[in-house]
Amino acid sequence: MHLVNDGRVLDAISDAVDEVNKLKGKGAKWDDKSKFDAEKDKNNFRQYEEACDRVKNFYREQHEKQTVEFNVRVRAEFKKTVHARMGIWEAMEKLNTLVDESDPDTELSQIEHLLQTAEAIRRDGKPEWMQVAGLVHDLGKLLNFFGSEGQWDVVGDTFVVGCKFSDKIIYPETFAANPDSKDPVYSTEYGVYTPHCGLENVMLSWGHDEYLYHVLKRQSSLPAEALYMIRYHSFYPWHREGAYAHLTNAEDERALEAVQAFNPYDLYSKSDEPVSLEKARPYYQGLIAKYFPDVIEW
Ligand SMILES: O[C@H]1[C@H](O)[C@@H](O)[C@H](O)[C@@H](O)[C@H]1O
Ligand SMILES: [Fe+2]
Ligand SMILES: [Fe+2]
Repeated sequence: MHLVNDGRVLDAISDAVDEVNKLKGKGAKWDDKSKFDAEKDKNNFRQYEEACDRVKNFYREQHEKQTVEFNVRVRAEFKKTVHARMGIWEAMEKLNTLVDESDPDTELSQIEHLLQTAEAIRRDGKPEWMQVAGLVHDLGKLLNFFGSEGQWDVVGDTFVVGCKFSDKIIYPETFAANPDSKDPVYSTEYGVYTPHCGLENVMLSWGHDEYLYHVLKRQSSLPAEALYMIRYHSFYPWHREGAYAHLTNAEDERALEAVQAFNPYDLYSKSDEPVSLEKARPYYQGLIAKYFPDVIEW
């Protein structure tokens, strides 16, 4: 018998386990505390002081170039152009070659990172829409193939532009080279914003989060929580460091809860075993069909 080597058999077993857990009421709610989180040594991640030059150079360039002027220009361009038409799985495969220069914690390709994230969420018994959020959350890195100027306008942590750069952002000293840090308006605490105007009315630095959020808001049936997870997952100065409390409002509390529930899977799954693409494929294609049209306009 060679049944265990057959991907379909393994899938059938894992589906059956999912089913049994559901019947036993073991499915975890999305905001239940993550079991996964507790098992990881967090000191092994996001150690930017010890990071290699690749990461430091990346942030030096990003922090210099993410200006208000750039952000206004790039958003206008992306509003008016369709860059490609393809389904979710094809988009994942396209990301296969991209290695993220900003990331001190993984050298794996992006498709592997997406699968590790989704599998960690699935193992914790979280709902399907959250597994899907994990599966797609970094697909915005396709920007890399859609005329980005480098990786500085695609990956990395995000922050607010149009007001003072927060000192809670990693490598805060590198903003000295950004012209906005000398602008009489953009360099003030509130800049162009009003107190507690809400993140909805704030411009975050342009990159994969913001881009994918706009694409999927129109072209998916994902719930609001999943869209928050996608839009703000790189906004570490806010969701981890507590910056920007003077700009957020009550609605953002809901978003914060969602993003914080998602973050451990995104970050700490980077030390998990790589997932086999072919083994995972049938299960995730089933989920993709539930939440997305066959073809998405990118
Ligand atoms: O280097 C990483 C990577 O680019 C992630 O995709 C992003 O979400 C993180 O915020 C960043 O630290
Ligand atoms: Fe990301
Ligand atoms: Fe990620």
